[in-house]
Amino acid sequence: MNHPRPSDTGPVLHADDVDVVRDGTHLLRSITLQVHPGQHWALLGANGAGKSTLLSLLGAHQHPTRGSVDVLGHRLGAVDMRALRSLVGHVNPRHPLNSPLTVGQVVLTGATNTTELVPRWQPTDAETAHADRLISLLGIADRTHARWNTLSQGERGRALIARALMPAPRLLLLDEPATGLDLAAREQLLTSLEDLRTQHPELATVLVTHHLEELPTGTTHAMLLREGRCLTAGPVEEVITSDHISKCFNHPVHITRDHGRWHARAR
Ligand SMILES: Nc1ncnc2c1ncn2[C@@H]1O[C@H](COP(=O)(O)OP(=O)(O)OP(=O)(O)O)[C@@H](O)[C@H]1O
Repeated sequence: MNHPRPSDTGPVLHADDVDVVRDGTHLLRSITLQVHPGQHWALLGANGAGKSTLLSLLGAHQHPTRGSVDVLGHRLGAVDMRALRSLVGHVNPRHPLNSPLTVGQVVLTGATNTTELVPRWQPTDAETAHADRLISLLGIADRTHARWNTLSQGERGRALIARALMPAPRLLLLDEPATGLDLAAREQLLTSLEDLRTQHPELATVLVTHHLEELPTGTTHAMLLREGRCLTAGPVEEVITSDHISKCFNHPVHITRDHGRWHARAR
């Protein structure tokens, strides 16, 4: 097995004609997706459409049953998956942290790719400075010394994005980052994501959601999934239309876009 290094050229992600079958059930069928540096993809679909399954392939957590997936230029199946995972920023809102680390410490665990602080590990001055920069970028500098168990869900979400960015990944995967956030927290999170994209123009992101209102304005591309199949994919203005979204969610909706954000209401 090769020990992977991030490839500097070519697409960040390339899934080619991928099927995933588990326990005899097709979870994904014939999915093809290419993500390039600087692109910001949304994966949209109803409950059970296959979004998390696709994200788990892109984050090197699962192999496809058929077809190929290249993550940062490395083919799943021909590379050490654990090492490859460490090159990808993955934000999981169900982060399994149990100890009362501070925001600063949680973000530093991104450098070791662990949930807890590694005993006897000491961050370098450069790592500490990088963590502080990311905490500021995500707008939670005033919470640096606050403990995880005292944070609001919105603050936790932003701390986890800062944590995922510690190894300066070229790819950031966001699994429903706005779930459970109130209006203000959701808007703060989206502003943080927009700032992040402006400050790191080469970063590619893939964001999973059910809700169009949770898409940041910088979203460039979208894929709509329905029952494990791709309904349509491509530039966001071509994909997010009333017709496509109605088909995707099997319900007639009317989509509007205002100041770069999307809204859906039943027709
Ligand atoms: N190991 C498995 N074996 C069989 N079916 C599975 C397995 N894992 C997931 N599924 C099913 O695959 C389908 C797709 O699941 P997935 O979690 O990818 O959907 P999703 O679009 O992320 O849904 P949600 O929006 O509800 O999170 C679901 O019907 C789920 O029950």
